This record gives sequence, C-alpha cells and structure tokens, in this order.
Amino acid sequence: MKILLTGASGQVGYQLERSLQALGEVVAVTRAQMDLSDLGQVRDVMRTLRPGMVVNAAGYTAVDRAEREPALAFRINAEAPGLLAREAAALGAPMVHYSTDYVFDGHKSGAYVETDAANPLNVYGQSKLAGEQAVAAGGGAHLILRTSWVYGTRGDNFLTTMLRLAAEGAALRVVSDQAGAPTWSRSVADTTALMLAQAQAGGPGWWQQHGGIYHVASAGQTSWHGFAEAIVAEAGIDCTVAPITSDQWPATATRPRNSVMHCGRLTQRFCRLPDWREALRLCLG
Ligand SMILES: NC(=O)C1=CN([C@@H]2O[C@H](COP(=O)(O)OP(=O)(O)OC[C@H]3O[C@@H](n4cnc5c(N)ncnc54)[C@H](OP(=O)(O)O)[C@@H]3O)[C@@H](O)[C@H]2O)C=CC1
Ligand SMILES: Cc1cn([C@H]2C[C@H](O)[C@@H](COP(=O)(O)OP(=O)(O)O[C@H]3O[C@@H](C)C(=O)[C@@H](O)[C@H]3O)O2)c(=O)[nH]c1=O
Repeated sequence: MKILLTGASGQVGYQLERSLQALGEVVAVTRAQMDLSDLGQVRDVMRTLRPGMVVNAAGYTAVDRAEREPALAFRINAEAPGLLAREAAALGAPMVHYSTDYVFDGHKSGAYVETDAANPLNVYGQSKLAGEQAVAAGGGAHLILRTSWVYGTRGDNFLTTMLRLAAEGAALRVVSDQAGAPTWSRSVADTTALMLAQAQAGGPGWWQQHGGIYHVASAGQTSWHGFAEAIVAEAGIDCTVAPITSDQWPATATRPRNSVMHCGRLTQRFCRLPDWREALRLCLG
C-alpha cells in the first residue's frame, strides 16, 4: 500500500517515515512537492499519487506567529487537511491527522478527555480545532491524534532550546503555571504505527469501530519549568532554572494553564505511552 506522508522534515514526520516502513511504501512529500498553503497543488498531488492512506504530519506550528498570520495558519491547519480528507475519502483511503492539547482552554481542573468541549485560546489552537472538524467532515475513515508538548533531539523544540540556552550559560527562566505532558516525537510515531498495524489486520470494519479522536500523550504531567529542570538534570548540566509566571514571559499567544490530556481511550484499545520523565531519559540516552 502507498502511504502519503506529509511533513516528513518535522519532528513527528521524521519519526513516522521510519515507523511506517513496515506498513507499506511510504511516499514522503516535502513542502517543495506539496505546499499545504497551495490547495490546487494539494489536490493535484492527491489525484496524481492516488495513495491508499494519508498521514498528515505537516502543520503550521509557530504558536506566537500564528497570531499575526491567522489566514495562513487556517489554510495549512484547517483548509488543507479538509481537502486532503475529502480527496482521501474519494479514493477510499483512510487518513491520519494530528492535533493538539491547545484546542482546550485549560480551565478544567482534571485531565481532558476526548469528548470535553474544546475552546482554544489562541489562533494556532483555533486553526487546529477547525482542522479536526474539517477532517471529520471529509466523510472518510480517519484517526485524529491529539498530542502535546512534542520534543525530540532534532530540530527546534523546547528540549533543544533548553539544551542550547544551558550550554550558552544563559540564566534559565521558565513558566511554572502551565501544566501538560511533554511527549517524545518517537512515542507519537510508534503509537501511530501500532494503531495502523491493527487497522490493517482489522479489515474494513475497523475504522468504523475504532476511528475518531484519541489523546496520545506521555503518562504523567509537569509544568514547562518541571520539564526544563528534568532536561538539565538528565543532560547532566549544572544549571538552575528559575520558575516564573506566564505573565513574566513575553508571548503573543495565550497558552492554556492546564492542557493535560487523559489517554484512557488509547490505553484501553492500544497502548500506554511511557511516563514523560522516562521518555525523556530514553530520548537523551
Ligand atoms: N510540536 C508540538 O509540540 C505539537 C505538535 N502537534 C501537531 O503535530 C503535528 C506535527 O507537528 P511537529 O512535527 O511537532 O511540527 P514541526 O514544526 O516539527 O514540523 C512541521 C512540518 O510541517 C511542515 N510544513 C509546515 N508548513 C507547511 C506547508 N505550507 N506545506 C507543507 N508542509 C509544511 C514543515 O515543513 P518545513 O520543514 O518545510 O517547514 C514540517 O515538516 C502538527 O499537526 C502539529 O500541529 C500537536 C501537539 C504538539
Ligand atoms: C524558551 C522558553 C519558553 N518559555 C515558555 C513559553 C511558553 O509558555 C512555554 C513553552 O514554550 P514554547 O514556545 O517552546 O512552546 P509552545 O510553542 O507553546 O508549544 C506548543 O507548540 C504547539 C505546536 C503545540 O501543539 C503545543 O502542544 C505546545 O507544544 O515555555 C519560558 O518560560 N522560558 C523559555 O526560555
């Protein structure tokens, strides 16, 4: 089976290109071959390639910049995934799409379940919620995997930023009033592959029974400050991390204070991701 993978240069996409190999022929396209802001090109690629499955790991992920570029964020995160979903449905191809903890407003005191009402606080979250809705409205078989605080040793992310700042000897100041679950990009990719292997074995009725939204995040929770402290500790860097409040960090976009997601639906049917601290250890090991 031909699997169209978008966003292969990104954190999750890079891992997916490896994790999906066992499932079929992975055709990884870059922005140069399929720019999600160009809907005509998206349609052309889908109609030329005619994939048997679409895994959309591309996304507009610049949370602060999205406040200044809402139209572009919505085109890439909502309109293009909607088009991919409609084109995939026309081909009878299932689609996997990724979403975010930032669809929630953070006002809940416990962990969010899949059926909790979404109410994003920022443009990025709004565009991702619109993307979820567009993929579901596409009418085909789909999985929407919401993950959170993704990191890895490649590219720009919170882990690599903290390691760089600590190595430069910078005084680390990190917000301690936002709770979430840091999630290793490899955990997301491996979980996706595990779910899709079961889908392939399950036959046509599988998507009807098991499709829809899943929360896919590390077990446990921490704050960005707790994550930063763990990063320097695991990396063996002698450096203090000062806790600050969100108000003390200059940010354009408002982030949810609590975006911890309950992963019970995933755990009951498929697997449990490692605890965030254990995953960090594995990532840096
Ligand atoms: N990062 C995180 O903390 C979280 C991410 N997610 C979601 O997971 C998914 C994957 O995110 P992640 O891997 O972390 O993101 P990255 O920012 O690491 O990668 C994004 C990918 O999308 C590609 N991309 C961006 N714009 C376009 C475009 N116009 N056309 C084609 N490709 C484009 C990038 O290509 P290029 O290299 O050319 O820019 C890159 O390959 C996204 O849907 C994201 O919203 C969910 C929760 C947390
Ligand atoms: C670099 C840095 C950030 N911060 C704060 C800013 C922010 O509140 C928090 C996280 O910063 P970042 O900008 O790395 O993270 P942010 O862009 O908010 O990360 C989000 O990205 C999108 C794509 C998602 O989907 C989310 O799940 C989440 O991972 O830490 C500090 O307090 N000190 C620092 O030195």
